[in-house]
Amino acid sequence: MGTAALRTENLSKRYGRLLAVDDVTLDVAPGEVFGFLGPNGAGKSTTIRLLLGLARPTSGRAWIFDTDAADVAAAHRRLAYVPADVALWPRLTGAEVLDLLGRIGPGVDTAYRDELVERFALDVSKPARTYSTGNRQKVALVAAFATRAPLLVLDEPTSGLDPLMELEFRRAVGTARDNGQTVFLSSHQLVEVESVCDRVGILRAGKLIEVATVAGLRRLHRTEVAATFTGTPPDLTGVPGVDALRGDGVSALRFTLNGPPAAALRALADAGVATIAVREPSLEEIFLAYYGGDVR
Ligand SMILES: Nc1ncnc2c1ncn2[C@@H]1O[C@H](COP(=O)(O)OP(=O)(O)OP(=O)(O)O)[C@@H](O)[C@H]1O
Repeated sequence: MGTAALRTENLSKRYGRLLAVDDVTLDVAPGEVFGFLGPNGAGKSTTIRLLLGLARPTSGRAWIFDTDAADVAAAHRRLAYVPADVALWPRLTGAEVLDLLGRIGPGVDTAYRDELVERFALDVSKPARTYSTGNRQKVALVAAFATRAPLLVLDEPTSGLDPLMELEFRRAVGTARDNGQTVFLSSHQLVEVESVCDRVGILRAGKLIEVATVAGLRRLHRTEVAATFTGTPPDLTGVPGVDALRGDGVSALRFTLNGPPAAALRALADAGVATIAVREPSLEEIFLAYYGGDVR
């Protein structure tokens, strides 16, 4: 295996009695789009701050490609970062901010930057102090996507964007992927994560409790089945993998299915199934199953 674009090894950060990041070991491959999920306070931003050298780990290490994250000057030559709360220089215009960010970063594709300014409908002639939260976020995103940085680290990148701009964001992530750039993004927007990420990591109370592809996550979880029958629905009690059975008492049955479906399908076929609908859980349902309303 080659060098990971981003790597942590037993990374921990303690704030007093609180272990904000707890022994996180993670590899993100070059070219991957990785989603970092977790409820408020799970430790996503702290992990990102450790990766960026903005905070020092209590223990463990982090690397950006082959550079120790603590070597900030070297590590930041390979990355562009969009923080959750974008602060800009208030007196500079959007265009001046983009110019400045371009000059301190690892090189800019100015034609693509101009295209992104159009697509994100940014008026770059105005001073940054007049920008809304969403517009400040757009400036930072345009600056990051226009760089040639091999790694883009985006903390809650679409929290201030409207749905149209979210679509532009997804397009820009797709272009970054096509260019071979690695994208590491933290998010609460599960639909977005589902649509752009190759893999996701799920953080809970500072611990990385799952790392999987979105499809893999779904496989780990129950499938919802709804069936109707020409006659009386069968009794599927005790059929391997079948759970949470509920019927309408007439001709329909719903249940969840875990593991191989053969036994349940055989039972349905034998009972004269008329229609069958199989639904995979959404990332939101999976997410709720992990947290069950619990935050930290
Ligand atoms: N500088 C700090 N001093 C003390 N505690 C901190 C500090 N920074 C973060 N924390 C705590 O660490 C925990 C993790 O916070 P963090 O901001 O990393 O979570 P998050 O997953 O990014 O949450 P959100 O989705 O709300 O942004 C929280 O309980 C937070 O209060």
